[in-house]
Amino acid sequence: MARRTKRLAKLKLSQLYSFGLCHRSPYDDDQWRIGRVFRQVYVNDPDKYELEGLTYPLNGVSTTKYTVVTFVPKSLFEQFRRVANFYFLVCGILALTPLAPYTAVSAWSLVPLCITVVLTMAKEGYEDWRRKQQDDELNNRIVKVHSGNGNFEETKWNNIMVGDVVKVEKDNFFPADLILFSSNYSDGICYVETMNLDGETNLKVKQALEVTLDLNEDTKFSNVRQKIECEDPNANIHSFVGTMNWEGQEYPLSPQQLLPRDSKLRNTEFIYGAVIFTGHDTKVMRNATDPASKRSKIEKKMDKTIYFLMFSLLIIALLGSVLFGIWTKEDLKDGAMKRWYLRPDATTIYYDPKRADLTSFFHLLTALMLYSYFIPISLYISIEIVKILQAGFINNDIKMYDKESNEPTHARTSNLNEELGMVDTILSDKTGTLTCNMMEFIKCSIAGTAYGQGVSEVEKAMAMRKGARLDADIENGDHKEKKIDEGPHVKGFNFEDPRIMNGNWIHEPNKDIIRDFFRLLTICHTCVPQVDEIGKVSYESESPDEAAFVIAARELGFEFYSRSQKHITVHERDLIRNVFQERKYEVLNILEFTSSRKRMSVIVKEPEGRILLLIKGADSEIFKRLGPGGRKFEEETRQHINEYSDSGLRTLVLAYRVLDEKDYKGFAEKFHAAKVCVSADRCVKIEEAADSIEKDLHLLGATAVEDKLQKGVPECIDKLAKAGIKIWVLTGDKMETSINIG
Ligand SMILES: Nc1ncnc2c1ncn2[C@@H]1O[C@H](COP(=O)(O)OP(=O)(O)OP(=O)(O)O)[C@@H](O)[C@H]1O
Ligand SMILES: [Mg+2]
Repeated sequence: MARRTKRLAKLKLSQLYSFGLCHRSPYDDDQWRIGRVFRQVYVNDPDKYELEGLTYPLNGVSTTKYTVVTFVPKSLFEQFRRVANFYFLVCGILALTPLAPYTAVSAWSLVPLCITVVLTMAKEGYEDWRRKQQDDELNNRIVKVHSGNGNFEETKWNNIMVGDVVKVEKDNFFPADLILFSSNYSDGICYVETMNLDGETNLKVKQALEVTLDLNEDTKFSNVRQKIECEDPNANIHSFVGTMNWEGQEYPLSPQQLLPRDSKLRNTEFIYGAVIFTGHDTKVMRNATDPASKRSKIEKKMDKTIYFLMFSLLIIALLGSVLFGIWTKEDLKDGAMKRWYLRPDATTIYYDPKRADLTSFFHLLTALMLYSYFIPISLYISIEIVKILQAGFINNDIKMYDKESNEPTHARTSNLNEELGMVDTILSDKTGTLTCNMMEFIKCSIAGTAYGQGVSEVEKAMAMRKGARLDADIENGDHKEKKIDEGPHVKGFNFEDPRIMNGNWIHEPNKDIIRDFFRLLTICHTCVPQVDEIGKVSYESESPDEAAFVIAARELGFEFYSRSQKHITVHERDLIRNVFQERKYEVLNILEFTSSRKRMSVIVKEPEGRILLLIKGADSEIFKRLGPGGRKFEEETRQHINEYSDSGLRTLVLAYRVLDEKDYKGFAEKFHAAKVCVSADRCVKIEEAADSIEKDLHLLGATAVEDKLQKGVPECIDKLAKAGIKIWVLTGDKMETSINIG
């Protein structure tokens, strides 16, 4: 504990002077360090850092624009970047000199400017103070940290250091980027909500390495000394490369073990983890951009107007001064003052009757001041007040109040109100934003036969449009819709086909392929089952599509029951004896899904001893990998996929391959070597290894899943379209599917 305190004190001192001057840690250039193993973390071994000369930043974060020291100069600078403010400052200063055309009220010309500047600075300061409070709230949160000899003590987030072992409890946020060691589940999984990072609401499953699984308070963390090597801090939340040295062996670390700061522990009592990135090094902070001063179009336009006014003012003043100069010269030549009203008196100090040019110059300065009301300083104040009032109106608009969630609109920054009226294009995510992200298994094509009699929303809409002129038809349609919805309904499953339901599939001609199809759905995924007291299974899944698949398989008699690091257990209905039979598959490898791979596969050993590669993915990826003997149903399947995408359904193609011992051995070696490789081309090597085995596939069929549009989306888009607003939607779906949903 004493050592810890010493290190903490040192770190704090070393960072004190950089406080407020540099928010980012010294590694600025993220790009070249991604994937490079550079950082060394000594878990539970604070002495090592000093020996190796490593310093990492503290965990406290600051997101403020200003600090106490920089507030006045920095915000003054911001203020006087506004042209008008600067102009009035110059005029105000000149007005204090004897050049001023007016005397008694000279000082007053600075008053409006001061009011504007002080008010705006106060607003800035207040907003920054709010940010500071948020930071403080975060930095002072409490977490349990290992303090030597197996005890955990409560500490503020602020005081956490790289290499600390922390214990995070249910529904709490992770204080820094952690490597998961163990959790209350025996297989070391935990569920994480990454809402604050990527806005996704579905839980992600993280899994500890097998070697660290049984670390807990009883086995005394004090005996644990490990070295973790990993990539340098970077902003990429989806990637992580590292290795852990455990009792002399190297184990690869992946994003599966990374618990990022600001995500939340869910459905899990507690986890233990080691801190690898702190404070501004964490992924989430690396992603944060500095709070920018936003300027609306109106403000920019106002600046232009003011430039124009200034220009006119200058012309007018110049004209006057030049004429004044010429006339003065004439007067001087004549020697007699023709224009008696221009004659100097005691108050005009700078009137030099002998130098017309000088006189004319001073006249110019005076004129500039005299005409300065040409530029309305009140313009900014009026606009500021108008905006604040507008924000009030927006917040109180009953039409923008949602009764269900009891949420009114909230104008978070009044600076940008008028921009709302100038939107001409909306960029939107599709899944989960426009659609419900509730996938329902509705159809499938197995061995060239299409199953599933359900009607998708898109099909209904098309039918409605065709018969739109007959009002009666629409009413009928509505009736039918209601009737379908009334039946007993399993969430995620909207499949109806007597040919394969209730065990009838056994009478189908291609029953073996149907069985393999559903077996694939129960095995090839990354869902995690949760069994409650009465033995009912529910699933947690990162991908809602996969949840729909395992639910569908369960409804059809293939129940995915449990998962450990090495095994997947399935309960299959034995149709002859009508009992559930357990099948245990040994999981040899998982070749993960990524958006660029557009597919995922698992390699398992069946109870009978065969080694299978099971794969599912986008049609574009799977069809081209089919072997010559595996293309039997290709024609029909393609046809069905086209029909499904025309109905706006999300499709995936399923296939498998039987591997012989030798093939698999060769692959396994290559794959392991790629995985523990710590250089930047690790991903490339993994990709190559995967590519080498995912070929010569046998086609099984395809699935079709429906993701309904959220309530009100069509109406909303319709209104936006009528207002002439273009809408761009981002999706990874098949083109036809997206077009038809569109
Ligand atoms: N779990 C999965 N297993 C195998 N392949 C998948 C899986 N999920 C998606 N795919 C395939 O990969 C492609 C890309 O999917 P991805 O999830 O990256 O898209 P996305 O950008 O998330 O789009 P959306 O938001 O609509 O899901 C999909 O078209 C699909 O064919
Ligand atoms: Mg997706």
